[in-house]
Amino acid sequence: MIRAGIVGGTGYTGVELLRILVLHPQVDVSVVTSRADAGSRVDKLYPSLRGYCDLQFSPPELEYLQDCDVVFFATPNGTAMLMAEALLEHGIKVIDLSADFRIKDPAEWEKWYGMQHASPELIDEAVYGLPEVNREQIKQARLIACPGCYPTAVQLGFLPLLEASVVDANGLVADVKSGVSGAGRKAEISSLMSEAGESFKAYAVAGHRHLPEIRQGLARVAGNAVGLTFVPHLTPMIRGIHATLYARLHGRAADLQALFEERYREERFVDVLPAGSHADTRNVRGSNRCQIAVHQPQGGDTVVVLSVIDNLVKGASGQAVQNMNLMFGLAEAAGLETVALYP
Ligand SMILES: NC(=O)C1=CN([C@@H]2O[C@H](COP(=O)(O)OP(=O)(O)OC[C@H]3O[C@@H](n4cnc5c(N)ncnc54)[C@H](OP(=O)(O)O)[C@@H]3O)[C@@H](O)[C@H]2O)C=CC1
Ligand SMILES: CC(=O)N[C@@H](CCC(=O)OP(=O)(O)O)C(=O)O
Repeated sequence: MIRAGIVGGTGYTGVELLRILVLHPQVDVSVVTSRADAGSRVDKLYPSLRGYCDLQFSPPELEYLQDCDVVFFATPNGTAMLMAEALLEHGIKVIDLSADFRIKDPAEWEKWYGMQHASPELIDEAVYGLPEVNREQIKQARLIACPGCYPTAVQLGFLPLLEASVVDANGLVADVKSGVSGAGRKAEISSLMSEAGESFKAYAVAGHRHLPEIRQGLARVAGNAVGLTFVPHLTPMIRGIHATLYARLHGRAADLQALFEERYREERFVDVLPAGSHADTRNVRGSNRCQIAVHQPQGGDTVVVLSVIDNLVKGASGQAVQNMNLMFGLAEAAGLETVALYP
């Protein structure tokens, strides 16, 4: 059995990792950390885990984690970069759900994240954990930088168009909506039901920290820098990301439906919907799937892609487990086979 540790087990992505890993046939969760709840039982805070997890929360310190085979960081940005090196030195693989190792240029990372990087020497080694792009590198990796939730939905939606060079990569638009769990479990006025409920708004139009991450990923597949306008929105739902993506076709379009179906034919966790469909976040809630629909309205030169994920699963913890499966040579879908909750 693989011994897994979770740093940050009381947050939304931490408890989602627990939900998946306690049922994973090849994993034994051996440590879950929290500073605030150290010493109390995990199933006291999360009674849904009664009978599945007998652990108490431990402090997030090396002495508690050193017998793990893999450690997940479900912590705020700026945490994993302080502990990753020590864990790697102990032969422990690290899967970071935060943004610490996602951006390859440390100066760019420091600009967007407003802090000094504590382990810049590890950035090169970190593999960006989007299996649909980097599967072979992930299999060899010791350190994974899991993509952000917005970047996962946006990159999977644009990928087939950029790989096939059928759109103008300078004029990409990503209009993306997130549920409130994307902001995490910490108390914040903007996440209160009375603030976010019955309302809908864009934010960070001038520049969101996922912009450089998405640009970096798309530039890799396009082979050149891309021009991207990315506008995130907050919607009054709990889970889910809905990305509406726009791009201008170069000339007469190929069969876009066939292009997407072919690109994702072998991908267990990307589902291209039948032509004319409208992707709906409820159909991926609780599952590790990205569902995609591709449209060319009125046969014009604009392609519209609809891409939906559950931010806590394919956008975070499910994708992290998909990466772990690849790193340990397990079946890629182990522990992840589940159908979305409906309604
Ligand atoms: N929510 C989402 O949809 C997504 C989140 N992410 C990323 O995943 C990470 C976790 O997000 P989320 O679960 O929402 O966050 P939460 O705020 O819900 O949880 C954060 C967790 O980290 C622990 N923690 C906080 N500070 C530290 C620290 N300095 N050292 C050790 N542990 C700490 C907290 O427990 P305690 O304070 O008790 O130690 C808590 O368990 C973030 O980097 C986020 O950006 C990525 C994709 C999607
Ligand atoms: C709705 C909401 O607030 N979303 C968060 C992003 C989600 C997230 O957790 O960021 P990472 O994927 O980089 O870890 C935000 O905009 O700050």
